[in-house]
Amino acid sequence: MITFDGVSKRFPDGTLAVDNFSITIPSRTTTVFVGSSGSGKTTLLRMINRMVDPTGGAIRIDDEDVSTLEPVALRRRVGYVMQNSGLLPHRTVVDNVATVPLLTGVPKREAREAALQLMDTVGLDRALAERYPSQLSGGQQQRVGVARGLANDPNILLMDEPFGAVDPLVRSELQQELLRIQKELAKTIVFVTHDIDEAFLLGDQVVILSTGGRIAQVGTPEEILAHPADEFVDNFIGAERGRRALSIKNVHGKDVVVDGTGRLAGILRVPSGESSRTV
Ligand SMILES: Nc1ncnc2c1ncn2[C@@H]1O[C@H](COP(=O)(O)OP(=O)(O)OP(=O)(O)O)[C@@H](O)[C@H]1O
Repeated sequence: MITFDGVSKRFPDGTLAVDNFSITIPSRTTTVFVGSSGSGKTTLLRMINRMVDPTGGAIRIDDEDVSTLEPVALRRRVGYVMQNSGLLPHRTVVDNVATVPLLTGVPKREAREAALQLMDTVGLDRALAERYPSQLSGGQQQRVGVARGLANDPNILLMDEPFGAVDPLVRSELQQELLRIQKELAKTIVFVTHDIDEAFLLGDQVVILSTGGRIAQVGTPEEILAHPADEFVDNFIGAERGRRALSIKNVHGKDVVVDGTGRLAGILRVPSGESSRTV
């Protein structure tokens, strides 16, 4: 469990990036911070592993105040995946994945074998192990980034817009892959995005942020969609409303579900034993 307790961050130039932020992030689930540019998402994420230190309040990991932990040791314990994969260009894929275990003293052979297994986990062909990052596609690079984030088997995985720079098709593949991995590994994931669709797809808990890291609403995707807290949230999720609004259309005697643009979204199944359907 990660708790933010009245956390603030004022940068030396006076910018108040985060103002009195409090939240509990439950273990073994995915929490997504979503908000527009400059709402403080990255700052919040980086305060968890002390890449940034707060100027007020406290962050605790399982009741341990992170300010009492040594930053380098903490960062080796917490996986971090960033937008542009952050891979070392002069190291091969397998060496990139094995970087942190090697730094923490895992013998080379063992670290490389574990890295190859992690390549399997994230759906990367082992044949790519000896390539350099520049010889991979953007989607493959991001998979390497995820494998590297998982390399020390951390309980916590921080992900900062990890799929922001790839095309929509690959992005969708990576999202599905993350859902699969999370089902298997059940890490405490804190994921940052500005894309509300991505937030609703991946988040067990979604935190909608406005400027200064202010919480506009926190809840499950269902709670937020069903009961937007205010006009700000309504607008934030509303851009997609037309597409989200599903309706039933009868096609050749069969009920199908279409979205707000009229595109087929699925088939309506009436549970057996029910004579009428509720819409
Ligand atoms: N090192 C810094 N010094 C001064 N101000 C900063 C620094 N880092 C971030 N900020 C400011 O803090 C605010 C929050 O930035 P942050 O990067 O956390 O937002 P974000 O929601 O992640 O934005 P984006 O989606 O654009 O990455 C912004 O106004 C930003 O300009």
